[in-house]
Amino acid sequence: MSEPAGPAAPRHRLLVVDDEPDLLTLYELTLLREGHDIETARSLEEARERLAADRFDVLITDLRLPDGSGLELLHELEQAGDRPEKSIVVTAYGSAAHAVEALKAGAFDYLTKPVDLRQFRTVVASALGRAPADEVPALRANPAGPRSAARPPAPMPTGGLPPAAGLTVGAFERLLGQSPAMAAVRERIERVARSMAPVLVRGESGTGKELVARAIHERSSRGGGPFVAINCGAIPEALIEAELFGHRKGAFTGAQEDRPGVFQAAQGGTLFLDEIGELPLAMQTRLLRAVQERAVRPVGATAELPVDVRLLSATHRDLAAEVAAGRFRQDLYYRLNVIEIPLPPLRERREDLPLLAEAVLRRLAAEAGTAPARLAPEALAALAVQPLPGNVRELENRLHRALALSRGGLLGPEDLDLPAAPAGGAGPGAAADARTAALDAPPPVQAPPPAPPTPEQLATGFAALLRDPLRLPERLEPWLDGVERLLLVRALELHHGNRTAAGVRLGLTLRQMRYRMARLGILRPEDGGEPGEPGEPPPPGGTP
Ligand SMILES: Nc1ncnc2c1ncn2[C@@H]1O[C@H](COP(=O)(O)OP(=O)(O)OP(=O)(O)O)[C@@H](O)[C@H]1O
Repeated sequence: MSEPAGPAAPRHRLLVVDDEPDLLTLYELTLLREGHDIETARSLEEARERLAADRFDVLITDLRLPDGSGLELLHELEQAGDRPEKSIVVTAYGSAAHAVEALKAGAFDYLTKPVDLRQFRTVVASALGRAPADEVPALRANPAGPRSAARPPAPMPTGGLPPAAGLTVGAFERLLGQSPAMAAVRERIERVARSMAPVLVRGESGTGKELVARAIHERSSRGGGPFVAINCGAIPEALIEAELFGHRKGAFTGAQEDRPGVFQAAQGGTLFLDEIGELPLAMQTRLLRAVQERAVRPVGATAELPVDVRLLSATHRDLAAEVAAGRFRQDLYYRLNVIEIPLPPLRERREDLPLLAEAVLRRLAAEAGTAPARLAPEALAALAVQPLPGNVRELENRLHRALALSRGGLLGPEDLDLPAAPAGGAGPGAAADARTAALDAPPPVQAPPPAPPTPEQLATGFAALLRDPLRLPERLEPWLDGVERLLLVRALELHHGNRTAAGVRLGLTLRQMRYRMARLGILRPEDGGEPGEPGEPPPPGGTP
């Protein structure tokens, strides 16, 4: 939500440093019109004098000054340790290298000459945590969305311990672990949250990359804005452009109305591009352009829309190697990877296991409204020698499953379904094995269908299959049907039951959707037997 500028908005003090008098006047006038108090300086020396005499909210400095580099000011402010200024660097060279250098030196953001005044105002406003005075409301994705513009008060840091019950828990506080590796991650999050620098979070699946991205967002001055996450590996190639940049009505079959993409949805906030390494090369080019221009052009549109978005991305791949192999654009890599946060796998920080396990069991108990179960020391010891390739998510799934299969209370190693445990055969664990097998094989989907597997059951069963190289489903068909059903239902839910749109999303025609839904017995809520789709256009070419 935009904070209105004008008499009610607080006045901010800004220091602008540039040796070109005309530019200085232009910046000054622009900022005065925004209602700020401005001081100017034409050299490093003058800037140092102003900074010694006063404190500012924002320092805007040219990179090249007659007596040195504007970066020196950034370093000096950083070294002082207690300065409030956020720095914006203006570079005449437009090269990514200078911008990257500035961001690494702690700049909140950078601008390239010739400076676009609208962009200038947006960046300054963003550093001040407010919207420019005459922000066009339509450009903001959630003008009156559920999130408030004010950053919620940051909960007390917990040092990686679970926060006390009853507190609103942010992502930073949920990020548990007292290992040195996790302490380093937390320290980096705090540091990068202060700037606009793009961050690449690198780590294996389930190590907490998204949690880290959320923590950066929440701790940043954009924390009151939207956080939008998109998994670049999960979108069909044909739809990526529209997902990222939006589309205009009629831009392609199925585009029944204008739709914003994730860039617009993240306006004023943070866009998290998960699995960035999966983005096809052609899309990498478009993404690079959007990042450089800070503007996007929706599919089917003629004009570009400015966007004010901080980019965070994540990958489980070695992106440098992908660059070397020609699968990832080097220029985009440098743009996104200004700061990197590596997340170590759980097997390299096993000391975090007890804390994580306890927190997961407490959360699951709170969700179920029961007393938390405990992990027997032998169970913890057994877990600690596992490779845990799925990391924290695998731990969560194992504990979830163990709780479902055990009687609660104390969980032993036998409850954890660890690969070393003997599979099958009659014996003390046979009952649990039988229940495990039931989860692994989704029930048949043909009539008479008992309740189809829930997404959680499927996910748990699927995870178990992937985890254990010796395990196979008893019958392949029901498995595949179960997965297909899950994806169809998900697509239908995402598109409010509209089969055409869901089909487009899955690369299927309406006819194929109908066939598959009928085969799997999927009914939409409004299907009282005879499907009728409100708002669905007649299928192209007449009959489906
Ligand atoms: N350090 C941690 N403390 C507490 N919970 C964590 C931690 N790391 C991860 N988790 C939890 O593990 C699960 C997976 O985390 P997340 O989705 O952030 O991982 P990811 O690396 O983005 O996974 P993927 O690569 O598969 O998308 C989430 O439920 C998250 O809350």
